[in-house]
Amino acid sequence: MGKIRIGIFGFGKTGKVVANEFLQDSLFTLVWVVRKGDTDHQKYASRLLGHEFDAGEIFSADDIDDSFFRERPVDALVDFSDSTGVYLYAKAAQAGIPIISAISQYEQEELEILKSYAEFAPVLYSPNITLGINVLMVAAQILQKIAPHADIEIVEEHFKGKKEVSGTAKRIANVLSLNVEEHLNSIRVGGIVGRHEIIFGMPNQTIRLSHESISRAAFGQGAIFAVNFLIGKSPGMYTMETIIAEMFRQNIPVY
Ligand SMILES: NC(=O)C1=CN([C@@H]2O[C@H](COP(=O)(O)OP(=O)(O)OC[C@H]3O[C@@H](n4cnc5c(N)ncnc54)[C@H](OP(=O)(O)O)[C@@H]3O)[C@@H](O)[C@H]2O)C=CC1
Ligand SMILES: O=C(O)C1=N[C@H](C(=O)O)C[C@H](O)C1
Repeated sequence: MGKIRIGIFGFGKTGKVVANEFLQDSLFTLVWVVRKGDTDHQKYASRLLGHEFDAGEIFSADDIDDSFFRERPVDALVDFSDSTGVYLYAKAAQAGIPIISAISQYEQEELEILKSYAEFAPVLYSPNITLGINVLMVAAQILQKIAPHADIEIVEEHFKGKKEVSGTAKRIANVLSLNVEEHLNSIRVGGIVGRHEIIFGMPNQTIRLSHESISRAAFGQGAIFAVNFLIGKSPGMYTMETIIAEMFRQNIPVY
């Protein structure tokens, strides 16, 4: 079998590290990368990341036209751009190409567009694609059943420049049926890549579940897991936490 061909949207702080994870994995070939502007236009992501081969030709959002995806076929598209990236790959989705969106925050209209692609292609949307955080979400749901009366607070910590509230923390609140306004605490300091903690407070004891992404490579490894899962699946919406929960139910190790 040939290598799995990948296209990536976004070549910023995270997209670059994610691209590098795909470049280092012999099962994949990085075909192209799309970014918003024309920085490094038609250079190779591989060369920019220090490899001595050509892979991942860089395009700008302006290069996306009706024929882009037909002329540069991929087996999966991975989005680490921003929420507006979703408007650019309708043609890819309509052709049935699996879509992995890692965008942490969508407006409702953008989310509806992403969901509409699920009619044609398998679409996985995960505001935190690390394996660890999705394991933590399963553990938190089990813990909530064990201690239904515990006070629960979610703490999310990220680098100073991150403007929006963590999409992961919102997703955690959602799976635990907690009100986001009341139970979510955000900290922005220095260069923290991403840390999430769920605190279960009881009268005489506290249980804390925490996960920290030490390197953005964790997002690349999660994206690789997601691509491997999604290829060959039927059209529809998928999430990392339901995949991991199902593996847990079937006693399949995640790592
Ligand atoms: N789900 C997860 O696990 C994770 C999600 N994220 C999310 O990924 C996204 C990117 O994060 P980060 O790398 O830190 O952000 P950056 O701002 O560092 O990079 C954003 C990249 O996206 C490109 N871009 C922006 N708009 C578009 C567009 N419309 N079409 C194509 N490319 C576009 C930019 O292009 P240019 O280079 O030309 O400016 C840039 O390369 C955020 O939503 C972030 O929250 C991040 C980490 C983990
Ligand atoms: O913007 C980021 O970088 C991250 N965003 C995510 C979020 O908003 O939850 C996930 C991750 O921790 C990194």
